[in-house]
Amino acid sequence: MTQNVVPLFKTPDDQPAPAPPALEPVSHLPDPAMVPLWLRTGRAARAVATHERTRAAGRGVVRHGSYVLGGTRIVARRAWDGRTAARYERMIRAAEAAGNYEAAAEWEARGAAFRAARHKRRMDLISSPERIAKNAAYGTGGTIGGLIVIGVALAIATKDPADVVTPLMALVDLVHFLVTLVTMLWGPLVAVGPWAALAGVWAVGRHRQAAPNWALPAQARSSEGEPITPSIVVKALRDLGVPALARAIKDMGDAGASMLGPITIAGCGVEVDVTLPSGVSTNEVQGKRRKLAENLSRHEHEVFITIPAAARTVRLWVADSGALDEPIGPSPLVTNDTMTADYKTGRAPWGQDLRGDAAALSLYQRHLLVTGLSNQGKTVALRSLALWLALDKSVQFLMGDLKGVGDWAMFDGLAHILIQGPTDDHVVQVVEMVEGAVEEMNRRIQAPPGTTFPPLIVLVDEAQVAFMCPVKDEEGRPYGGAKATSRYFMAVRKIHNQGRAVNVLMWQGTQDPTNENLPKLVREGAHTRASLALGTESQARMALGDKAVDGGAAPNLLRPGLDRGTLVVASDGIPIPAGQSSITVRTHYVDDDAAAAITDRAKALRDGVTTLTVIDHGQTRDALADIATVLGDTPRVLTADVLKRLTALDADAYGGWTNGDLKRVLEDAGAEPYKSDGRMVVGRERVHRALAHRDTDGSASAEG
Ligand SMILES: Nc1ncnc2c1ncn2[C@@H]1O[C@H](COP(=O)(O)OP(=O)(O)OP(=O)(O)O)[C@@H](O)[C@H]1O
Repeated sequence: MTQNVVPLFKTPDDQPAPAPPALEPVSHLPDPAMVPLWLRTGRAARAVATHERTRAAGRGVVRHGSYVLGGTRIVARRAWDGRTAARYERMIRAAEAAGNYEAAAEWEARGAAFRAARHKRRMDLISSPERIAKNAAYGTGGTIGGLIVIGVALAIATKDPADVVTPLMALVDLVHFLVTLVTMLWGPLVAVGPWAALAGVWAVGRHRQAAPNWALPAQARSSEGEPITPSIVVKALRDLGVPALARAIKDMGDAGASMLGPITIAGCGVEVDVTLPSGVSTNEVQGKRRKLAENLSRHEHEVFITIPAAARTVRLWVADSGALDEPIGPSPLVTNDTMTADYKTGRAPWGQDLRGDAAALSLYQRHLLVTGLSNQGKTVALRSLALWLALDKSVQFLMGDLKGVGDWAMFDGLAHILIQGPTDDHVVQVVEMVEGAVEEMNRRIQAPPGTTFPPLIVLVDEAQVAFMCPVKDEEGRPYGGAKATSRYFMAVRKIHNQGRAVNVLMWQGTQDPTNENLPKLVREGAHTRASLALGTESQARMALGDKAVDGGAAPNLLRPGLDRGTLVVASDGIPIPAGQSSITVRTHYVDDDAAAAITDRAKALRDGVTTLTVIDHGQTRDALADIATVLGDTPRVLTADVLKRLTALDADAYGGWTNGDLKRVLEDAGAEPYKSDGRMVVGRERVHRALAHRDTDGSASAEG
């Protein structure tokens, strides 16, 4: 306790002051004198040797030494190549290693021509000393004679005979001067010459970076984003880990680049075709995408390997580093507000392919499936297609959005049905909507041959919700699932099987596919399959099919979050380069506001559509009111069109209606159809008047 008391007064003089605590010697620090000299020297030497400055100096020495050695080797090789047939031999070996015997024969012929020309030059050389001596004698004699003639002329002019030899003496003086000059310069030339030669080979070595990679300067060592050159591609292929390929490239020596076609700029990257040596299969290279990308100093997603039509060839597309992370421009749907669409002949502007060319998709008679992980842009991608198609006013939409947060709300007033919501009730509604489309399809199939039908797009977004729905109807049939009794599954399958020819088309957007939430038969029923980023290759196979994935399609290699809006598309509705099974499309982003502006334009093209947001099956319908609904704002509508619209509104109630049924209801109400321009029409004015005045006993109702 007493140690904790702080005295507030001075220690009295008679008491001794407490002794300061004794300091213990620090014993854990070794006495420097105790460390042996050899250990201290070793440590110091290591510190000096591993110091960054020493290492940089060491690297510099090795680098510049290697430049000189490498440069000498390169210059010597060039000289050797220029004087001998080595180049031809090398090319022949390369062509043989690549299995290209035609090229080998061509190089052999060139080599033979080179040898023949060299032989001729050597034979000429044997007979040349005599010729040279003769020419020298003639030349010297001629020159002396000429100078004497000039001297004679000079002597006559000056009347001094000594001038005869004046020009000759001038020549002698010139020779003397030159000899003196060379004597003077010889010393410095001998001293400087070797250094100049050394500088020359150093410069060649430096230009070709002829030093080990670790000794190169930092910026040369980092190959991040370096441009793609033939030697880089060949080196990347050599180091791919395909033994037969590495062997063949080694056998080719410096001529490995003969495997490559020209490297061409393709969009935000470059493209090159590689003809593989015999014994190497294209899928061996395709299977090593990541390694190839890393060998080319790129990320995996920046390299695409496809198989073009030419045999034993792979096509590499290599993005400029980071270029795929740049956004693409806005959609023409947004920038061009006069754009219209044509379901049959047009193509929806969807985005850009990797080469930077516009990617547009034909939607004519194609069922569609867009898949991807959550939040990658599936709804936006699917919606862009619907937005474009809505600009063809003949197209009708039945829509079910089983997320229901308003992504499709702008289609209210444009789609004939729009169900939005995630609950089982919404699934039931969507299933009934799709079954209604099946009825319509059957009606169309039974129509007289040659009848044309307006396109009816049955669109279900977040379709996995429907497949996973556990609810059963009163007869015990499940709405979800993938059994023969499953209502959604069977309705979709029916449309897949028979809808195309009568323009009843199924479009589905689904998330994170599995066998349960996207059954195999449904996946395979779609003509156009597109996928955003996915988790695994097996999901990629579900989304796009085995054929596309075996041909190089790899949505599982897209980066979730970073590659939003980038789709891998397998379809015959989009131009795909020959030999490829899929194409990667970076889609334009059309946000909700832009989408609403486009649907406003699409609504302006139409007569005014009343969108149903619930489906009332089995209820008595008010036929006259329904007729008024389908007439919209149009003063006169052809009776045939009224029938079609009624069917779209409720296929159960009106699918079987004939012209007679329509006429009966209208006549009963006092709003009978009449002829306009020779064709039977229903007048909006008359129907509304009849509605206003009709009896209250429900005489205009039809059985549901
Ligand atoms: N083409 C695109 N380009 C860039 N970003 C996009 C693109 N499309 C969508 N995105 C971004 O991705 C987000 C999600 O888009 P979207 O709602 O279409 O995804 P989703 O896959 O349908 O999501 P969910 O999992 O909810 O079904 C958007 O809010 C937008 O930020």
